[in-house]
Amino acid sequence: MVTMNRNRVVIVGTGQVGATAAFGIVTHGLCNELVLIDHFGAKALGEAHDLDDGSEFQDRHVKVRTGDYSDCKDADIVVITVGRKPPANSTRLAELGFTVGLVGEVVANVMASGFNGVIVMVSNPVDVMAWYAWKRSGLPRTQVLGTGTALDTSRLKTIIGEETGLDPRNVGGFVMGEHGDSQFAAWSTVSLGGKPFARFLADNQDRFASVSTAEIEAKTRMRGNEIVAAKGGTNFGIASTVAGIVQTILWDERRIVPVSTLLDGEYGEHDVFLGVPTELRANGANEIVELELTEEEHAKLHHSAELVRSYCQGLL
Ligand SMILES: NC(=O)C1=CN([C@@H]2O[C@H](COP(=O)(O)OP(=O)(O)OC[C@H]3O[C@@H](n4cnc5c(N)ncnc54)[C@H](O)[C@@H]3O)[C@@H](O)[C@H]2O)C=CC1
Ligand SMILES: CC(=O)C(=O)O
Repeated sequence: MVTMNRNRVVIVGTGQVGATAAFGIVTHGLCNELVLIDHFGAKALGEAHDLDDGSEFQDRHVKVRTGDYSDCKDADIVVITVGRKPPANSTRLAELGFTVGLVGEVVANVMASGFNGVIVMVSNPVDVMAWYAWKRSGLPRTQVLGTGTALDTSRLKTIIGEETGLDPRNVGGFVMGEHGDSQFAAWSTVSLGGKPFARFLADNQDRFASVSTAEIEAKTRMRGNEIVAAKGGTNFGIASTVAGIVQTILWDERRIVPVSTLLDGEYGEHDVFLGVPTELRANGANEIVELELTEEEHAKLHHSAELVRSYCQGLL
């Protein structure tokens, strides 16, 4: 049964992303116990000790320890971040060959424990991997989700903040589709201070004449690649995203987040996981919000769906 114990979160893969996500969970005091698993046991142990060593200065003590797959049995959430640091000048989809075997092995081990909580997939290509984990686990669709375009949506808001000088939290709306090159900013959904973004720019020409939606969208799409080129991977943005998703599920906050979830007729798509606004509850991904997209946006979502589906073919 899916629980609301806020008791245990397991992270599988304690590399750059997993360890930073663990830090986010610890600093926000999201659960009672955080268990770290990595096939390099010494790395997981080092991260666990290092994270726990700040206990004196945390608002709430989250006990961090290493474990094994038997710890997944009673876990509320398992976060999967196995893989490798993203190579420069590549795509997330190109990671499939490297990641799929690792994720298959991890999901099999997690399910063998008797796990019945929520899987949060982070490993790339995240939409394909979330679909694969859903198929391989046999869990209901609610209980398997990927981080989807939640990070891209946060990046879009951050970049709008940079371009306008306003707090990014004033921005509403979504990046949708694949967490990859076919993602798109659904501009018809984007607002600033409650005003449609295009209207906001038009009404404030004197201040924002140089702001271009095409440039903002391109920067959003390229942001991950730029960070990878600069520092060999991304970790803080995704870690905040993972902590936010874990929080809203564990605390049954019912926030609407563009996670990667199964489309089963929504937006006219079937049998594909994509980033779409989704209500998160204690049992995971619930209602998908079907937005009134423009025809062009619909076509972009369909393109993402076809692309992701094509990479899922033949995996099972
Ligand atoms: N969804 C998103 O928005 C994002 C996804 N990512 C993805 O996260 C993944 C991890 O990236 P990094 O942490 O930078 O890589 P990393 O190389 O630093 O860490 C990967 C970790 O996975 C572990 N691992 C590999 N196979 C394993 C297995 N079978 N069982 C247990 N542990 C295993 C490795 O020992 C290593 O500690 C990549 O696929 C990357 O593309 C990264 C950033 C954002
Ligand atoms: C690596 C990756 O997927 C990202 O930072 O968006």
